[in-house]
Amino acid sequence: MKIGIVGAGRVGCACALTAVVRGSARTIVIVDRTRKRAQAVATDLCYGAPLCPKTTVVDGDYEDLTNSELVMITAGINEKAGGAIDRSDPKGRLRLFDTNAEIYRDIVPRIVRAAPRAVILVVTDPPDPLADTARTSAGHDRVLSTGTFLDSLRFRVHLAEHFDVDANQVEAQVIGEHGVSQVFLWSAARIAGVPIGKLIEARGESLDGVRKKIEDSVRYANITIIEGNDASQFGIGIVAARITEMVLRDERAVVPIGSFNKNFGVTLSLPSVVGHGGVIRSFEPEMSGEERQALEAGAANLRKSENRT
Ligand SMILES: NC(=O)c1ccc[n+]([C@@H]2O[C@H](COP(=O)([O-])OP(=O)(O)OC[C@H]3O[C@@H](n4cnc5c(N)ncnc54)[C@H](O)[C@@H]3O)[C@@H](O)[C@H]2O)c1
Repeated sequence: MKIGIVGAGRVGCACALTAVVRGSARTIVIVDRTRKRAQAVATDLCYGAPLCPKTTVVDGDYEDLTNSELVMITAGINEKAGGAIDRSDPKGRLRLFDTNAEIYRDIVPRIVRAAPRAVILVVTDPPDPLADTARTSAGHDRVLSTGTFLDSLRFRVHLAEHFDVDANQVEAQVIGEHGVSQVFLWSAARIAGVPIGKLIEARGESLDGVRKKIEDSVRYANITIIEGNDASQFGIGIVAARITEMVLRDERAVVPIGSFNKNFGVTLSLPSVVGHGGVIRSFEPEMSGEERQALEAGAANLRKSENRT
């Protein structure tokens, strides 16, 4: 089981470290436009690898990605470098699209030449429109965006903190764009089968107040992290390694993740079955009228951003 990671910056390093510690793949090839950086990261990881599940980590060029089952792409500018750290900016991460799409149009064909059967996992921001760029450049549909999987975990963690329970016991999802238009499915959020709205009411709190506080924390979690530590990296590293496992092991796990959706005409996140080849099918969960409208508005916004270039 071989995977590639293109981009050995902060996110690429976090993805590689998590994949090594978890034993997500047998071989990991790290590629970066600066070979010296890829080499340093692979070397550093190699020294700790004997304490982890058996993994070989090497640096390489695109041709070394041959026979990879999945290649994740973390190359490109991040929110801080691209000026996408203003909470009041309605474009959010979409500001990075033009610059990173150009990088994708260069690197995706090189990945596909070396590893034509690999699933491509788009991590670079904004991952949803970039997944569409990757699909076009790759000429195939085995392309995933990490999408709102991370946002859904953030949502669950904040709800868990609010109610002082384990996040694994919170059933809650964010769908749509990994960006400012993301949609929180409050109507379906539950703990032990009890709707979150009822739990909030029982505590004598206002749904609107809790909702605003939690949505702001999740929607701008990246900016809060960047303000303290320059780049959001560790959460997405764990998410990307976990998605890799779902694909390599044909797990059929059901998670909110981005893939091209014909009905919406763009890549966005819906709860989806993930296994060999990427997304096997997606579900449209029940949602309130307001949530559906927000999902459609977010999809329209994504279509507009993509059609501009
Ligand atoms: N999907 C998510 O949820 C999520 C979460 C956090 C960050 N991100 C995104 O991940 C991306 C990487 O962030 P980072 O903090 O690691 O940035 P970084 O600046 O630390 O690293 C970027 C890396 O990409 C490499 N690179 C740039 N152009 C390249 C090219 N043409 N070919 C090969 N390598 C190239 C650079 O050399 C560098 O090593 C950003 O777009 C960031 O916004 C996504």
